[in-house]
Amino acid sequence: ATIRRTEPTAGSGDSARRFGTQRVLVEPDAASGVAVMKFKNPPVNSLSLELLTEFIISLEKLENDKTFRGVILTSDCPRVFSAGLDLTEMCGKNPAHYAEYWKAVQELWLRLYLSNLVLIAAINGACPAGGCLISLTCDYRILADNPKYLIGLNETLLGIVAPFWFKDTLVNTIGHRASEQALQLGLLFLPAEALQVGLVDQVVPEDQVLSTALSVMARWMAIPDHARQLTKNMMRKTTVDRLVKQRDADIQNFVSFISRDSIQKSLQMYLEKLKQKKG
Ligand SMILES: CCCCCCCCCCCCC/C=C/C(=O)SCCNC(=O)CCNC(=O)[C@H](O)C(C)(C)COP(=O)(O)OP(=O)(O)OC[C@H]1O[C@@H](n2cnc3c(N)ncnc32)[C@H](O)[C@@H]1OP(=O)(O)O
Repeated sequence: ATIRRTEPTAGSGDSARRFGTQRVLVEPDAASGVAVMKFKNPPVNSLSLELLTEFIISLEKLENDKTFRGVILTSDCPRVFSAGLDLTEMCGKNPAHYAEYWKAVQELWLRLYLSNLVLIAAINGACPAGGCLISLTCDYRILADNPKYLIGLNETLLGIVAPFWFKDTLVNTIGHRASEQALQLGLLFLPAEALQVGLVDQVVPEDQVLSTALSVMARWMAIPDHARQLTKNMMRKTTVDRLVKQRDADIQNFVSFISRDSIQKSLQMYLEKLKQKKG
């Protein structure tokens, strides 16, 4: 994917010069050092290999540009933050594809979880499974107060299992017992429940999600970068190292698990159910 620059919005000068790729829009504000990164992979921002790749490229570009210290992750698609991993990437394909796909999923999580940037999730839509994982890698989560916007790691509802590093990320956020129950039951939390269990940090009216994210960002960016980054690293490195030490084994584990006939059947059935839902 190539990074494309789009024309700055009228009267906005350089700081609003947007760039990005087909599926990831980046609205940088150099004056504040904050960029808003919007997923644009309609209809549901499913995390396809292309979106993952573009996401990693755009994140790396922002991390390498010292103008930016904070990034707000949000959705350009209505009603959905991200539907999680793209199910079509995990069924009906071949082991080589599964391995390539999973490597990209690992890569995105590794880069987000240890990012030196302040990352804030402005969750303006449904946030299941892989979408929830992305929000969990952030330093702070704001969820729109809409009962349709459920959030959680619901993998067991599909007959699959969240890998250990998904689990670790959830445990680091809401604790062991709450994670144990949420993962086994594949819980999707309503906004008020997500707030109560600590899955999100704030629940605000839908039209205040981005403005709230911008004001929270200002608070986090008031902390000296180096001290904050060292602290974040201290908190998260053990979790990250667990995957780094066994990335290839994790890929092989994924490929053999996802290739099982029973798992393929579960995923196909789940996809069918999603499509029937519309009928
Ligand atoms: C311990 C030992 C073993 C360990 C082994 C570990 C190995 C690893 C195991 C496997 C990996 C686990 C990690 C997986 C993580 C995931 O993210 S799996 C994906 C889970 N996602 C979901 O369950 C969400 C499914 N989608 C929805 O619930 C809804 O779509 C929505 C997000 C709430 C939006 O609803 P709505 O606006 O009504 O849109 P829909 O009509 O439902 O969908 C529109 C079209 O999009 C398609 N679609 C939806 N979600 C996905 C998706 N995730 N991937 C691909 N496509 C998706 C949907 O089918 C519709 O398609 P069309 O009908 O063609 O329009």
